[in-house]
Amino acid sequence: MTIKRRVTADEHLLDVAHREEWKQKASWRVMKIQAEFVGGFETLEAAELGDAIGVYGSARTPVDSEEYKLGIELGHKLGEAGFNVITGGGPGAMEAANRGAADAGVKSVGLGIELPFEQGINPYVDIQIDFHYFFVRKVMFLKYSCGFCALPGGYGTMDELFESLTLVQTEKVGKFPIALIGTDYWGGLVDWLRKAMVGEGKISPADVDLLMVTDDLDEAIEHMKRGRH
Ligand SMILES: C/C(=C\CNc1ncnc2c1ncn2[C@@H]1O[C@H](COP(=O)(O)O)[C@@H](O)[C@H]1O)CO
Repeated sequence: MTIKRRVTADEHLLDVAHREEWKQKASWRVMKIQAEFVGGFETLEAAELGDAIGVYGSARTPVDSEEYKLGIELGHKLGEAGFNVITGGGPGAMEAANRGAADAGVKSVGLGIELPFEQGINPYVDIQIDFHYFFVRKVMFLKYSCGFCALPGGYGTMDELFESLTLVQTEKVGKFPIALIGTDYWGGLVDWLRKAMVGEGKISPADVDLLMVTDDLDEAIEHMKRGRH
């Protein structure tokens, strides 16, 4: 089966190949971006999410893996603690966390993103928004969550993690707990942050303390409670 590749809205905006076309349609696309913000805010305000936790993690986590089970457990425990759960709505770790949240009977939100190849939202999402622009979607993640948990992931997860860390470090968001779940997976990164970034004066030791690294989901949940409004 051939999967058809589509040109995404992000590509139209960012890729140099579309520069000429952008010049001609700039104002129209700005309206589209504006509309995406409005649609996101309206849907998420109407959802009355209260205290919600954003869960990041790999789109590639296999359904039959221990990591997927951990994601379900995390979503479930967050739900039991009274948190609604927001993910990217995709497969893998996102699906696992949505599944756990849905099992626990809390709101299970999926902030989907248009990608070059059809992905579809996972079946455990009950509040769904589909975004064309990554940056609009990131605003929604931050605005409607009061903390983040990151399961092992790739570039997408790193992007979300470091965006959040930068916003906390620069005090754009106040109390905002961030937990990295999985010491084996995340330990090397945190060691590197201390050695290279702190060691060479690029960040302060307190900046590393913005991250909790743990294998204990209950500890991660307790940490998330510090973000409660
Ligand atoms: C690339 C593949 C599936 C992509 N589907 C996604 N759907 C929704 N959100 C996604 C998707 N891919 C990435 N994201 C976001 O980034 C994080 C995961 O990225 P990673 O590189 O896999 O760590 C995740 O938290 C989402 O918000 C099939 O391989």
